[in-house]
Amino acid sequence: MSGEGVNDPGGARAGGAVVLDTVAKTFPGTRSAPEQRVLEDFSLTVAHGELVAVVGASGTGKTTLLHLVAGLESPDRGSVRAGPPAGDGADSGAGPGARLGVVFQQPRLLDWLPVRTNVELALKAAGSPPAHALPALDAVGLADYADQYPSMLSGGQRQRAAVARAFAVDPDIVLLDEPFSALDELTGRRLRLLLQDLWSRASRAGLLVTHSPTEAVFLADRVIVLAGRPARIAAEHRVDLPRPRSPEDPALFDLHRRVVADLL
Ligand SMILES: Nc1ncnc2c1ncn2[C@@H]1O[C@H](COP(=O)(O)OP(=O)(O)OP(=O)(O)O)[C@@H](O)[C@H]1O
Repeated sequence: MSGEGVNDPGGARAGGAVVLDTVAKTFPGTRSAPEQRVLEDFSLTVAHGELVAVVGASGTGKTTLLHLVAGLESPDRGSVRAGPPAGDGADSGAGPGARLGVVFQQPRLLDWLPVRTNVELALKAAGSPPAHALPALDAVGLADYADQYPSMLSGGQRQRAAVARAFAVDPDIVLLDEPFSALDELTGRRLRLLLQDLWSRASRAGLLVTHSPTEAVFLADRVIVLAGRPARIAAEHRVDLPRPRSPEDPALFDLHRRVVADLL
């Protein structure tokens, strides 16, 4: 499915795991940079159990969107709600009701602590048992590396550890900001397959910011294309393919072509 003007205030009011309702966000100008009117009257709903990929040209506001949901930025107007299925959400960003797992482009591990301790810290912060660290590392193939320091791991292994840290807390909402873009193509492909496997184990909501249309169509249930300033949803594609998906599925190539056409 593809269409214009699919910002959806009606859907936002109807509820969801992540609901941005008529959000405005402007970064004030400085002496060296003009004001950035990134979002205006922007609405988006991510349903429970849905993974939405956000693609778009550099600077359109994809990361800003993620930061608003994470509560790292506040909207100037409108509301951002992120909550667990029971609906115990917060008004701005992910509140105490929502368990959040975040994977950034860089693993952001604490280099002076073993991998296991890195995961344990995230668990403690979420009020979850630290004993969940080892199973989480096992799920990403790093059980044998639990007592190693991040500097002893490869880039792909470090990003696996970051994925383990995000999923260890059994998150209601997963936020992924270009999670595999710093990796070589084959390692990225392996991690996308791993993420698909982790995603299939429990029902969560997710937002994936990516520059890769391949990654977007492979992982997501819906791909939205952001464009313009302030950003609007210029197109939207539903990926109605059952999981597990194969990266070689010809249906993905067809969707990929359509997303690329929207980006050009
Ligand atoms: N903290 C900030 N202060 C000032 N301006 C900001 C801030 N964060 C983002 N911006 C500006 O807001 C706009 C959107 O930035 P954002 O990082 O959300 O875009 P993006 O789509 O994620 O870009 P990219 O694909 O390059 O990562 C950019 O013009 C950026 O310079």
